[in-house]
Amino acid sequence: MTIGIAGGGAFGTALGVALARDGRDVQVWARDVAAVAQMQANRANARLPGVTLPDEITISAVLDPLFACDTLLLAIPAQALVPFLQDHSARLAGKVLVACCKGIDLQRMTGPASTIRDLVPDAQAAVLTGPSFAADIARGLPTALTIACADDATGMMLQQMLSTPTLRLYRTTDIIGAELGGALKNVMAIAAGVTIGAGLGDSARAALITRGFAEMQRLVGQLGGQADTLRGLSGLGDLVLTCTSEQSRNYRFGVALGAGQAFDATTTVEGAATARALQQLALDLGIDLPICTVVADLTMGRTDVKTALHALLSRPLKEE
Ligand SMILES: NC(=O)C1=CN([C@@H]2O[C@H](COP(=O)(O)OP(=O)(O)OC[C@H]3O[C@@H](n4cnc5c(N)ncnc54)[C@H](OP(=O)(O)O)[C@@H]3O)[C@@H](O)[C@H]2O)C=CC1
Ligand SMILES: O=C(CO)COP(=O)(O)O
Repeated sequence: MTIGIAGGGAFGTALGVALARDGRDVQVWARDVAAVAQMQANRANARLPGVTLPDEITISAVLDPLFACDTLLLAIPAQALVPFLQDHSARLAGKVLVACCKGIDLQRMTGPASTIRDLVPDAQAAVLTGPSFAADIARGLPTALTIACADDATGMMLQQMLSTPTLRLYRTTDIIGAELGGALKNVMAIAAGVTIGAGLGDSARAALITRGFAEMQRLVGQLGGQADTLRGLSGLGDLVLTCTSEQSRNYRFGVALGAGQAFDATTTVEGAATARALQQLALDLGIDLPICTVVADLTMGRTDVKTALHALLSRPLKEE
């Protein structure tokens, strides 16, 4: 059975490499014809320097081979998921669709699995999330992820299909907790980066991560996710990784923001749009999400670091 991967960026390619190295046939689709030709010719992806693509990976800019697969990993950015699903809903019906992106859609205010369920109701939706940098996966470094699927039998099938000796999948049926953990940790990583970029120190970052986790718990509880899920790989695990590593694009974006420096606009930074979605969701639901709100305002240029910091530090003192 061939595993289909939509998206030839860092993560889609890294997953393909790990699976192919363990003997699976992998079909990658990427939209950029020139980039696909280059990947085919060089057996490499510029977004994963130093990694050779195994022979078991086939890459194409044509969609037909992708849609011939029964299980598809959707490794395109969160804001690209809706148009992709809308454009291809008929050909995606009946398939197992594993969202590999981390974010909340700005228009629909839904996480990736909920978006799949809404737009392709005949598909089985799952989420692959948790602490993992594409470069680490592609290098074969040990990595543990969460596979979330409401149908546990499908979840078990995916757990077997997508685990390798170095890529270890844990399973949950709490798809809401898993997708929200992945989306929210990117926003917190931007905020953690801001604290460091602005020179506020490691203690401030630790406080930020902890209060960010409290914010994550509040929202996940309200939206029907489980606290246990958030304490696992998809929540705490990914929060810690992304808020403390220079490998994270969200964190590096935050550092640049805090230091008042420019950042490459072509880099995928999921937390920026997700912060805006969460700011709106907080208003709609009447939930207090102060860090998400500040990150949304900062990334939109509606406030500066000094004012944002003051807004967070001048909140009423309360019990932890
Ligand atoms: N990189 C990582 O370490 C990890 C990433 N993730 C998640 O994976 C998702 C993808 O990230 P990543 O692969 O790193 O990002 P990249 O920027 O490396 O790649 C994104 C890929 O998506 C494609 N793409 C963008 N927009 C569209 C669209 N509208 N239709 C079709 N394809 C599109 C890009 O194509 P093009 O080049 O033509 O723009 C590119 O192939 C994100 O949600 C991220 O949070 C999760 C865990 C780890
Ligand atoms: O999700 C990731 C690690 O788990 C990757 O984080 P960035 O998108 O911030 O690079």
